[in-house]
Order: sequence, then structure tokens, then C-alpha cells
Amino acid sequence: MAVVGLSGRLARCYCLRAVRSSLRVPALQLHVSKTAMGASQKDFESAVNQVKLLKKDPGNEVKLKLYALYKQATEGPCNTPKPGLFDLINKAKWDAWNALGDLPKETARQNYVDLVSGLRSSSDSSSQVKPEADKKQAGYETLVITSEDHITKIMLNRPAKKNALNTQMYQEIMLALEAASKDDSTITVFTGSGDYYSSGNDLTNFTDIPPGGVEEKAKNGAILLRDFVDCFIDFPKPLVAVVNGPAVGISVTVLGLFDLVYASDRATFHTPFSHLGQTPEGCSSYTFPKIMGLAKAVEMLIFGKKLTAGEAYAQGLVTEVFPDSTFEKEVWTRLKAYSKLPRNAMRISKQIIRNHEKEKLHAINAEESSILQERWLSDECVNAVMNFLSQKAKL
Ligand SMILES: CCCCCC/C=C/C(=O)SCCNC(=O)CCNC(=O)[C@H](O)C(C)(C)COP(=O)(O)OP(=O)(O)OC[C@H]1O[C@@H](n2cnc3c(N)ncnc32)[C@H](O)[C@@H]1OP(=O)(O)O
Repeated sequence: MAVVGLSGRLARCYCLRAVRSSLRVPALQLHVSKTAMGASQKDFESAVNQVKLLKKDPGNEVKLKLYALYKQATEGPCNTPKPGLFDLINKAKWDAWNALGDLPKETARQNYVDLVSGLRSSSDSSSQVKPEADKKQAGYETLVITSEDHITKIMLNRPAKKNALNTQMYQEIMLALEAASKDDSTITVFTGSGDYYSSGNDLTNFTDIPPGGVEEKAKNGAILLRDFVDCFIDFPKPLVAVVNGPAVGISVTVLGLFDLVYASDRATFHTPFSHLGQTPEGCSSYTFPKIMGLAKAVEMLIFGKKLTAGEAYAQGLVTEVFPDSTFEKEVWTRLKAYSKLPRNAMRISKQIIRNHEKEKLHAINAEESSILQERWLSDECVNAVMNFLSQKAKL
């Protein structure tokens, strides 16, 4: 049962970080093998049970190591077929297990016991007041994630690129949302670092063409887009956008799936899809007309009208606008107060408000993604992207 619980939890943790970390499993193996050999089956079973009682989530990296050692200890070397490229979770698990090679079952059992024992002592000795550095979750390269006051903050962190979303950032956001949905926070907040909230899809995403050519690129992009937006549709807790500056493209459209959108008066909202030979995504073809009415949605989504924060508030896309000088202070004071509200009541209220639309949103997301897959191959889109990239190349 314990094993089912662990692998179940792991299976729910998307594992970009784990994919990387799984490559480091042999290092851990060497480290823990230094201790005396010979954990009994009873020690092992007890360690399996202790994992369930850990006060602190050990993180994906450690969970993946535990998974690999458990499998090695109970089944021996990995000899199951390697999961497909897009089956991120199972591939990460397979990689971690496979990396243990021919490690004997007994050694794996001992290493598992040692690892759990280390986790228990670090969990027991962790002080109540966390130093600042500890609040930041490790393992993300394009995001800074902190958890404090029952709030998980996901900060887009490519300020030099105006927080454009590259493939890695899409994947890390999915991981972060998955983790935030399970952590002990009551609300989850997105914001941007630097002067932009986000400049939308990183247009250099279009330049990295796989061996299967542009068709494969477009197909992979549509899968990624669909998975990414699905994570927002399904996110179970109140989701808040703290829009610190201009927002473009997909960073604007998914706001229709957020529960609160607070904006600095410096923020602008811009979806230049037609200019890029593209079409709406993030369910905006449905949410925007619903939020602001057809006429205003058309102006944004077809004609690319850029809204000020005040206009976006008037259209109902933004919950409230704050002066930039007091934005952070006012917003975080408000959010800290909200985060103390009962977790379950907020979660269930969100469910009641959102659930009856979920199926529809998933269908719309699928349709928008598939239309974009075609659009990305069009001359209109290719020329627009080339135009942006060549202008930047001249600078
Ligand atoms: C899985 C795929 C899903 C795709 C879903 C479909 C999504 C659609 C969209 O999001 S459409 C919107 C796409 N975004 C844009 O069209 C914005 C493009 N950028 C700009 O227009 C400008 O950069 C700006 C207005 C955001 C900012 O202008 P400015 O203040 O003059 O700064 P710079 O242009 O010098 O930018 C600084 C630096 O950042 C790079 N950069 C900015 N935005 C992007 C971007 N979207 N993609 C890639 N790179 C971007 C820019 O090139 C500069 O880099 P450099 O310093 O030259 O290395």
C-alpha cells in the first residue's frame, strides 16, 4: 500500500526537474552505500512507512530517488520498456530506476533505508523559521518559486527576455502548478520579474526545428500548448495574477482562467495574434467574449488592440488596478489576508464556480491548439516570426 501511495504521488508530480536529477542518481547511490550494508526486510518496510509520515515534502528529486531504490530493492534491475518522449512522468521514473543499473537488491534496500533516515533527521531538525534562501524552491531555471504565508508564488524569471515563455518555461510552469496544487498553500500567485509581466510566447521557440521538420515542430507545439492550458483549466486552488507590467500573447489569454487579476497601472494587455499570422489560444476565443462582450473581445483578439490596465479593468479582465508606486505593498497585504481564509472552503467554492465549464474549456483548448498547429505552418506566421527575429538580429 505504501508503495502504491508513493508511486501515486510521484505519478502526479510532473518531473522536468526529476528528469534532470535522475541522471544524478548514481552519485547518491555512492554516497549512501558508504553506510553499513544489511538493512533487514523489516527495516526496509518500516522505512517505506516512514516516508508517508515525513512532515516536509522531500521534493521531486528525492521522491524520484526513493522510487528508483524501491523498485530496485523489490524488483531488481529495470527491464521494462522505456516510456515515450512525451510521457514525462513515467520516463523520469524509468530513467531514475534504469540509472541504478545492476545495483544488488540488498544494496538498494540499504540505500533506501539510509536515505529515509537522512530525510527524517533533516525534517525533524528543521527549525520553524525558515531562512530566506530556504523559502525558494530549487530545481527551476526559468522560474523563482517561493512559499510563504500559505501563498505559493510563481515568478516568471527571464527578465532579460521580458519573461518570454520558452519551451523550458512552459514545462516548468506545468511542474510548478502540479506541485502547488498539492502543497499546503491556500492560493497560488503568478507574477513577473523585472519590468514586464511577460512578452508571451518566445518567438525563438519556432527556430529549433526537430529532425521531423516543421510539421513535427508544429505538432509538438500544439501538444505542449494544450497540456499547458489544461493545467490552468484544472488548477484546483484560487489562482491569482499579479501583473507587474506589460503582458503579451498567451500571458494575457490565460488570465481568463485566473480567479483574480491584480494589475499595476503600468501594465498593458496585448494579443497581437493577427499581426503574427496566429489565432487566439488559452481558451480566450471563449473566455474573452464572455468576460468583455463580443465587440471588445474582437478588438483585442482579431485587431490586436492593446488595453491599458484601466481599460482591462473596465472590460472585466482585471479585478483591480493599483498605482505602480504602491502596487506590491497593497497587493501582497491583500493576498496575505486572503490566504488565511479556510483552504477547503476556497477550493470547493472554486470548484462550484468553475467545474460546470471545465469540459467545454478543455474542448475549446483542444480546438484552438489544433488550429494553431496549422497556423504555425502558414506563410503569414512564418513571415511574421522571421520579421521579428531578423529585426532583433540587426540590433
Ligand atoms: C508551445 C507554444 C505555445 C504558443 C502559444 C501561442 C502564443 C502566442 C503568443 O504569445 S503571441 C505573442 C508573442 N510575443 C510577441 O509577439 C512579443 C514580441 N516582443 C516584442 O514585441 C518586444 O520585444 C516587446 C514589445 C515585448 C518589448 O520590446 P522592447 O522593450 O523594445 O524590448 P526588446 O524587444 O529589446 O526585448 C528585450 C529582449 O527580449 C527579447 N524578447 C522579448 N520578447 C520576446 C519574445 N516574445 N520572444 C523572444 N524574445 C523576446 C528580445 O528579443 C530582446 O532580446 P535581445 O536583448 O535582443 O537578446
